[in-house]
Amino acid sequence: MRRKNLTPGKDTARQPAKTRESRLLSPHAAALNSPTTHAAALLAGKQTADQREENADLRQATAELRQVTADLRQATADLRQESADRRQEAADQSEDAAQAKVQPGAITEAHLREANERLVVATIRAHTMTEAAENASAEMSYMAQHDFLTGLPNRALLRERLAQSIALGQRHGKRVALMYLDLDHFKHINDSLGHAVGDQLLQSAATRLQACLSRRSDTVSRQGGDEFVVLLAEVEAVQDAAVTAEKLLTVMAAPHLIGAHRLHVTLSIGISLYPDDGQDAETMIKNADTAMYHAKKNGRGTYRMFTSDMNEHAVARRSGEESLHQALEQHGLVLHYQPKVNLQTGAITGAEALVRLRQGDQPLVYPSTFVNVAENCGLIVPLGKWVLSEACRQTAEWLQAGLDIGQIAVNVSAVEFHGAGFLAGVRAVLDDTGLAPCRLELEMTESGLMQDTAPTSEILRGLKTLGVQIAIDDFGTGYSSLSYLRSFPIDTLKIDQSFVKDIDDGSEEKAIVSAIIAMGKSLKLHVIAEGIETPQQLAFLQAHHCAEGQGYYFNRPLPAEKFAALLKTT
Ligand SMILES: Nc1nc2c(ncn2[C@@H]2O[C@H](COP(=O)(O)OP(=O)(O)OP(=O)(O)O)[C@@H](O)[C@H]2O)c(=O)[nH]1
Repeated sequence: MRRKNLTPGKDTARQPAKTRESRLLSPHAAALNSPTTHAAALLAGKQTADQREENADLRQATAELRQVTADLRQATADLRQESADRRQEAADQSEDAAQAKVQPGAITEAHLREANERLVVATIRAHTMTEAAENASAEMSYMAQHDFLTGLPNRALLRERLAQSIALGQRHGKRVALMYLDLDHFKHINDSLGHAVGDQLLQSAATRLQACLSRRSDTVSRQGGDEFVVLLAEVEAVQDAAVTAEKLLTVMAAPHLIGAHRLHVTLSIGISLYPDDGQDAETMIKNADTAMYHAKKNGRGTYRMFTSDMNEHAVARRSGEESLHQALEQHGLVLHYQPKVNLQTGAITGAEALVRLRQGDQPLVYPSTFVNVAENCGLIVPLGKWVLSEACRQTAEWLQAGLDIGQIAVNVSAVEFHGAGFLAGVRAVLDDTGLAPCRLELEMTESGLMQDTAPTSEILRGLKTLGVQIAIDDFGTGYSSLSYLRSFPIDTLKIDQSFVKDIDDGSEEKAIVSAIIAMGKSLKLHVIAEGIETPQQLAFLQAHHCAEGQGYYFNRPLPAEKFAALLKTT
């Protein structure tokens, strides 16, 4: 905490007169050209509005702000010193003049007047400098506690006010509510319209949040990025926080008019209460963040009150994230290969690479346990890259050793597929490993492909130009839309194992499976059945001329050496 101020709320005493939050927040332009940011630009000599627009990297901005603060501190100290020196200098001169006066003939009245005038001028200058130093100091402490983009209180000030609210709540037996807010899919706005528009949207969001709160004791702060925290310092009942959350969701949902754009954005909100969910600022912030994560998981555009079982999930999630980090850094990942088989001849036609996580002597961990974690903590891209390059490297090695594996299939998540540089990454892996592109098949789910269909088409076409094959995984469980089958350059349909599993006893599943096989045939697509476990399932698929299959009936996924041994014997 940087300042001691025991009055929570939007008190004006702690802010320089020209730079109050309300003035910073009104129109967007005001935030961009606010006196505070202007003063910062003048004082720093470099933080101009243009630069800020270009520089959306919060860490960079924070570093610059720290530098400005340090410079201002130095300038203030220098000014104070200079002011003291001048006062001393003037006083010395005045004393010299007085002494000269007592030596007869050494001084005239003119000398005395001149010395006095110089003393007055020096005193005025000293006052001016002191005032400038005080203004700079007030400006500096305001900047240390406020967000440069929106003018809202920043993380430090929020923590200070929260701690004060908790102390007051404790004294008066009152509740305090903390709401952690995160804009949904804000990254898309930045990516599609640029950071300048993203910045204006953040300002617009800040203005609306601020306008929603009527009590002086409430605080809206920006934590950084697209995250805001609302502090309700005087909450009578738990329901009050829920009502405010509903209000914030509604207010945010109206279109934001940014330049020529009408932007729609929703919020995910997590709420924690004092004393119910935390006794200190740290715990309340952590728990509100955890509840916000659950709001995201529950479809976004909604709020969740913190519950203690969320913590168990959070602990499990954090430990999952840690294991995954470690596995990526310390070679803790391994690939297993499940053979794909020609259902008429029984010959191996390829394999699907499936990732496993090794944790000491423990049994291997399956992707169903950690892929979600990887997606949520941003590790899915490095994880996917590792799987792709290891599968290609191993396949190239087998081919060089004379083992004809056929094609290697690798799963690709929607996050990876739509991430920057996916196509270039695939090309680089093929170049590095020397694997012929026609040996690689990328498997994507329908839902992954259906996000942003225009860019999807472009990436798929790029992959086809490279010579890579494309398969739709879990076919039948998603959109199963005929139009995308026609418009996307797809090679293979993989019938989801849930249909194959129920072939034995469900007539509906039989109908679905045979329909997919027939449709695949007429669209000239390759069809593979997943999850074959029984001779009856195999017989049904053979009878309907399904070309290929995979499943425990043939083989479980095998470690590389066992798969190589299997290839040698067939
Ligand atoms: N324009 C702008 N963008 C920022 C600023 N600070 C951070 N960001 C971006 O804000 C985005 C935050 O994205 P996330 O919250 O991780 O993801 P999201 O797209 O909102 O998705 P969900 O939170 O999962 O709904 C990132 O792309 C950051 O680069 C800023 O000051 N200005």
